[in-house]
Amino acid sequence: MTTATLSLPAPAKLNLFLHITSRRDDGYHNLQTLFQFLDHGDTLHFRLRSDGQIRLLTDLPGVAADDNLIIRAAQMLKQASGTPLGADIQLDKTLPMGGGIGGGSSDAATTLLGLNTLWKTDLNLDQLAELGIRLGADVPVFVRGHAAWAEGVGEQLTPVELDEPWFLVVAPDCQVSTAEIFSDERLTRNTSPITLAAFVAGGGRNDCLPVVTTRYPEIRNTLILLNKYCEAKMTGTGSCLFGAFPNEREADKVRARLPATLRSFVARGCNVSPLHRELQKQA
Ligand SMILES: C[C@@](CO)(OP(=O)(O)O)[C@H](O)COP(=O)(O)OP(=O)(O)OC[C@H]1O[C@@H](n2ccc(N)nc2=O)[C@H](O)[C@@H]1O
Ligand SMILES: Nc1ncnc2c1ncn2[C@@H]1O[C@H](COP(=O)(O)OP(=O)(O)O)[C@@H](O)[C@H]1O
Repeated sequence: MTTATLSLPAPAKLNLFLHITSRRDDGYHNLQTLFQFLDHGDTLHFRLRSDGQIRLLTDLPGVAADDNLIIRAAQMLKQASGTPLGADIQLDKTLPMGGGIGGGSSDAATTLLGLNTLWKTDLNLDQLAELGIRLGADVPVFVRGHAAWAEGVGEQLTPVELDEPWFLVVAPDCQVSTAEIFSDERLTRNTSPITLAAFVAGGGRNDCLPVVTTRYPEIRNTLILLNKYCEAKMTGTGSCLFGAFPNEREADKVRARLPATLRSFVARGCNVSPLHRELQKQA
């Protein structure tokens, strides 16, 4: 029997550190980062269509349907596989946008894996990751689904096993455009490459932080606030900030002390993406 519907998570990610090591000739930046997933994110619902149409039934404010990474991912897979099938897609959006927690990229990866299952198009993870990188530098790690040490523009991935602490994630009320931060002349772009062992021993920083906090006073102020309770870090190019805690209770305690107007959530760090766990459960 053909499965006609599928609901799947699109989890958030954190960059536990982010070093920029050089700028390439095409303007993109080589970086080093460590990606870990969170057990918190959007949910996508797919319904098979036999007429070949791909429709997104949920409006995302400020994003035209044709620009939505969900539609772009679906069309890309349809073209690459040659399937005559289509889909209706609904999105339950819970992740803040432009927050550096990868919501759009994760929605795209969930669409690639979800429709690959629903359409029975049978592309393997290498092929899906190759499609994904054309949509965004962060899409391949969500496609592969394992916490990873990343180099290049984020597509050279080495799976890693990390501690899985609880994180308090705070989202200052602003969206940061990744392109805007990478084009700021003040950005540090020459950090010496390090090894995973050096990061584990000595930690790392986020090279985007000085530029982001200069451009966005609300992020700087939230960082100062969060630093009163934990070692606060920024993920990606912001805006989200996070701190790690040994258990959920400690994270909740700090969350309770933050102003109610500040958007935040507590989630567990995961080395295996909740998307892949769900797909395995359904297999
Ligand atoms: C730097 C990271 C860390 O996770 O930032 P966040 O977006 O998560 O905050 C990501 O790799 C971002 O990935 P993603 O958000 O998919 O970026 P893309 O759409 O590919 O790129 C947006 C723009 O950012 C710049 N860009 C992006 C990635 C990179 N390694 N070098 C760049 O210079 C380019 O100008 C590009 O046009
Ligand atoms: N499905 C989607 N979800 C979120 N953003 C999307 C989506 N499709 C396209 N976008 C665009 O991508 C931008 C970056 O989105 P997002 O992935 O949430 O942030 P970040 O790259 O900072 O983690 C958004 O501001 C929006 O314009």
